[in-house]
Amino acid sequence: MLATLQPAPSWPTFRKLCQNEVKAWSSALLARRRYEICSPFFQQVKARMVTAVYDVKEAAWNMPALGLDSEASGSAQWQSACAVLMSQWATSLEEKKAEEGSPIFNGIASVTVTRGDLTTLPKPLSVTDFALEPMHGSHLRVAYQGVPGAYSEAAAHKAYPNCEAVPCEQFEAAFQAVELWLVDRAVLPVENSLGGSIHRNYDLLLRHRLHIVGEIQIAVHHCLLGLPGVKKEELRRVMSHPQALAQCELSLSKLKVTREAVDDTAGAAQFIAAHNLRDTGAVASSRAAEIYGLDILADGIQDDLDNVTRFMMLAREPIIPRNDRPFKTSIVFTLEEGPGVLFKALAVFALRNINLTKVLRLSFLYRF
Ligand SMILES: O=C(O)C(=O)C[C@]1(C(=O)O)C=C[C@@H](O)C=C1
Repeated sequence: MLATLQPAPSWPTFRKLCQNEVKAWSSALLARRRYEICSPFFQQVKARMVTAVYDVKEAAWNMPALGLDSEASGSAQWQSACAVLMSQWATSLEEKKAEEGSPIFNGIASVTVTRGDLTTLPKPLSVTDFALEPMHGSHLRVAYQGVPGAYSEAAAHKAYPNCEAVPCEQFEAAFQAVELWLVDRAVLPVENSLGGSIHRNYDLLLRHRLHIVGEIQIAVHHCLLGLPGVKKEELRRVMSHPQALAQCELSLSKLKVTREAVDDTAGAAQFIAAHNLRDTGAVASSRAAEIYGLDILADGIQDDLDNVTRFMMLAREPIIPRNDRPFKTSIVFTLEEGPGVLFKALAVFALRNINLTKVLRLSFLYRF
C-alpha cells in the first residue's frame, strides 16, 4: 500500500532525532551489557529505528545490509550504521527530488512511503523501560581518581552503592573512561569545606562532554599513617594529596615535617608501604591503613572536625530535572570584557528571585 506522509521532517530535525535515538539506545544497550544475549531487546532497538525511518522514507531501506542484523553488534557498529543510514537517506532524497521534482518542505523533499505491516514489528521501548536501569549502583562501573582507600573511592560507593569502583590515575583519565564507555559514571571531587574549589575538575568539565547527574558529600576524617612500630615523632616527611595536606595544616605544622604532594591520599600510604619508608607518614583514611598494612599514628588530624568534600557524579547523558523536588543546576559562561558585565549577568538571576548557591570565577578560561 502506498501512503503519502507529508511533510517530512527537516533534515536537521531528522538527524537530531536519529542522534538522540542512537545515543539513547546505545547507552541502554551498554548499561545492560548484554549484547550477546539481548536478542529481543536489540530487535526492539532496530524496530524503533525502523519505525522512525519508515515514517519519513521509502521502504527500500535495507536494515540487514546496513549491518544491523547481527545480535552481537556493538554500539560502535550501531552508531556507524545509523550514520550510514542517515547519509543514505539524505542522498536518496536528493536523487528523488531531482528525478521526480518532489515538493520541498523545510528544505527537504517530502517522500512517498511504502508501508510494511508495522503491527508485526516489536513494540518500541518507552522511557519507562529505562527507569528499570539499576540506579542504586549494582552493575555500574564508576571511575574515581586515586587508588583503593582514597576518599574518592568511598564517595563512589556512597553515590552508587554496590558499584564496581574503578581507580584512575588522574582526573582526566576518569573523564575519558566515561567518554570511552569503559565505565558508566565518574565520581570526582569539586569542593572541600576547608580547601575550597578543586579547579582542575571545573576545567575538565568544560573540556569534556559529560554531564553532572548528581552530587554527594562525604565527611573526610584524616589519619596520620606510618609503618608498623614507627612513632609520629620519628617522621621527617608527610606525603598526601595537596588538598589533604592543606586540610591538616595546623596538625602538620606542630609535627615539624616536610610535606610532599602526591596524586592521592591512599597512593601516599601505598608508596610508604611499598618502599618501607620509616621516616615518612601519610595523611590518609583509616581504610588506607587497613589496605596497606600501616599503623594509625594519629586520628582526626584535620584542622576542622567538619571537613566535608563535595563530589560530583558524572555521566554521558544528562538527567531531566523533575519538578517534584529541587534540582541544582550548574551554569558556566564567559563574558565579554567590559564594565559591570558580571553584575549584569548576575542580575538575570537576581531579578527572577533565583538563589545562587555558589559563584566561582574560573580564571583558567582566560588562558584560551
Ligand atoms: O586523595 C584522595 O583520597 C581523594 O579522594 C582526593 C581528595 C581531593 O581531591 O580533595 C578527596 C577528598 C579529600 O578532600 C582529599 C583528597
